[in-house]
Amino acid sequence: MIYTVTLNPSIDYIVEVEQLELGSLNRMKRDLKLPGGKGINVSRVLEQLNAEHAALGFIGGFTGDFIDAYLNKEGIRSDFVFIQDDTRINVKLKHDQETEINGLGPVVTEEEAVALLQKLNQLAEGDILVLSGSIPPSLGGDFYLRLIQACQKAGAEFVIDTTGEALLEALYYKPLLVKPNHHELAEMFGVTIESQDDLITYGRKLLDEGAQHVIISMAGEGALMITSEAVYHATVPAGTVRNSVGAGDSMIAGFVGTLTQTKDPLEAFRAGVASGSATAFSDDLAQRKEIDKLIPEVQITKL
Ligand SMILES: Nc1ncnc2c1ncn2[C@@H]1O[C@H](COP(=O)(O)OP(=O)(O)OP(=O)(O)O)[C@@H](O)[C@H]1O
Ligand SMILES: O=P(O)(O)OC[C@@]1(O)O[C@H](CO)[C@@H](O)[C@@H]1O
Repeated sequence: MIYTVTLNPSIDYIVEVEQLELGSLNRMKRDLKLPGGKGINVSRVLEQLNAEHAALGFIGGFTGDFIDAYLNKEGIRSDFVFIQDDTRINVKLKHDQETEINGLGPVVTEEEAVALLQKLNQLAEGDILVLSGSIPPSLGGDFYLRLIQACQKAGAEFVIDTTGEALLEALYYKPLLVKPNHHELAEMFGVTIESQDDLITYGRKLLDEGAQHVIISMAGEGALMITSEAVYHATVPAGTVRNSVGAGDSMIAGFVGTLTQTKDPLEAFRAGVASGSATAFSDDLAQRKEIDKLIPEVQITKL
């Protein structure tokens, strides 16, 4: 069973404008409201892959109700802690580029935080906890560590998709997967990455510090997977990019969902790349049909 945790969900308010003029009235060409937050995106793609999963996290207010209803409608099992404050709204502005304005997130009280930790009592050996996205400031930066410790007590594995110190600290607990993109990897080590060799060098450091699988995604430029056995490069399928929001989350869903079903990291990597690309080529997140179509187009080479 896979459990996703979204500490800071959002309604993603996707706004398309013909042109953006700062300081003027701009009218929308199209808009769309979707449930968002990285773990929730992972759950929505896991549902497409028929993986057994449930979505955990904090939701609250009218925005939280929207997310809850949307996920219910998609048949996604969820077990959120309902909080007093409102879930945030993140604005995704599409003009000639994509501009994102993400909220800080609601206040989560200690009582609400403890309620989430208690929900981890349902974890069992063999389960996977996917920890994704930002932490609302009121929770404190070490909240992921509290969740990881609860996860380890239950004998479950975890995947973590966050940045900076929180990710580096989590390595000690041997995550099943970490998936920085190439920019995040450079930022994490405070370096400039100039070549594939540099990516492999810094990716290996994440492995040496505890990660079981490291995937470095590079948007349309391909992806690398580093394991204790080998380094693999994957090409990404060609297509028209419509939306890159959630591509990284879809990649995690494809990897974890397939790994639990096949136990084969290479097949999981291939499905991860196809799922990321299927989202990049869609207005919303990847659908099963598109993922299946793209899987054979991903070429993997052992380096
Ligand atoms: N332009 C693209 N063309 C094809 N596939 C893409 C493109 N952009 C993203 N993808 C797919 O999605 C995967 C993850 O993308 P990316 O490297 O942008 O992750 P990310 O930065 O974590 O994404 P996010 O935008 O969700 O934060 C890529 O490995 C690839 O499979
Ligand atoms: O502010 P965070 O938690 O870092 O990221 C949140 C977010 O940008 O990530 C998802 C895409 O990956 C979106 O659904 C959501 O709006």
